[in-house]
Amino acid sequence: MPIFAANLTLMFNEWSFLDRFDAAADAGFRAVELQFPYDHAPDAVAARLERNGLTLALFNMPPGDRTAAERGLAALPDRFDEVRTGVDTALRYAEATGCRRLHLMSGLADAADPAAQAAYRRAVAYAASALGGRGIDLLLEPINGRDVPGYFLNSFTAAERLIADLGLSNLKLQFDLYHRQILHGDVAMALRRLLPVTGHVQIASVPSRHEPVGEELNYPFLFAELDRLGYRGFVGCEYRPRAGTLDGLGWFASQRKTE
Ligand SMILES: O=C(O)[C@@H](O)C(=O)CO
Ligand SMILES: [Mg+2]
Repeated sequence: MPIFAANLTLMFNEWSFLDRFDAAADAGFRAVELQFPYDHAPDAVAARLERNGLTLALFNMPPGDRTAAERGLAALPDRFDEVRTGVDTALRYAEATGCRRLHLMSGLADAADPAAQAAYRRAVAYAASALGGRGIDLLLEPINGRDVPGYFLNSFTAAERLIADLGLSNLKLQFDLYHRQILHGDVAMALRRLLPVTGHVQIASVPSRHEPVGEELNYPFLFAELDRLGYRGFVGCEYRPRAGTLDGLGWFASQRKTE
């Protein structure tokens, strides 16, 4: 059975952010993931992880101006200095929490624009190099254009091609099955082909982005496929609970029975 990581940005919103760590541990999770920890000090996040015996599987590097709804800077040619400071900030949190996977978001740019492509390649190479020396993986996540219109990295093929082209051992794919299904479909075959370059997996139902139950994807089959493929990483539960978080954990309880 995969190691499920509760996404504390989307789940457990009935609790304050720091209390979500306790609530997730009480619900049986051994790992968590975050989108952005930056509203809290690194030591405060680390203390909740330690208190609850939780592993922090992943979080995103600073995405730019969140009040302006920026979704990353890597593909923005005039924002490289902020990419650099973002890497430094993220590394402080990674060192405090022991997190070994960081996601660099591309931002909104034309995927066909050569200047954006060059900026993205430069930022990815820089960030991967900065993380590599500390044993941390850099993850690239293709995101669908329905959720984030205009997002630069909107193709698994583009991500796969850059990862192969740069050939950096700590540069890996963040395989979000929700985005995969919306962007390309063919989820199981893509898992079989891309798992060797995958550093993290995320799940949600499609199209609702609720619990991984019903709708377009057969998650019991896909969890068994991850086991068959020998995937030993984390599976981030990046979904919005349909009702209460705890009420929606029946799928998690049934998976734990297979442990
Ligand atoms: O799928 C998503 O939206 C997240 O994994 C993310 O990092 C961008 O918010
Ligand atoms: Mg995701």
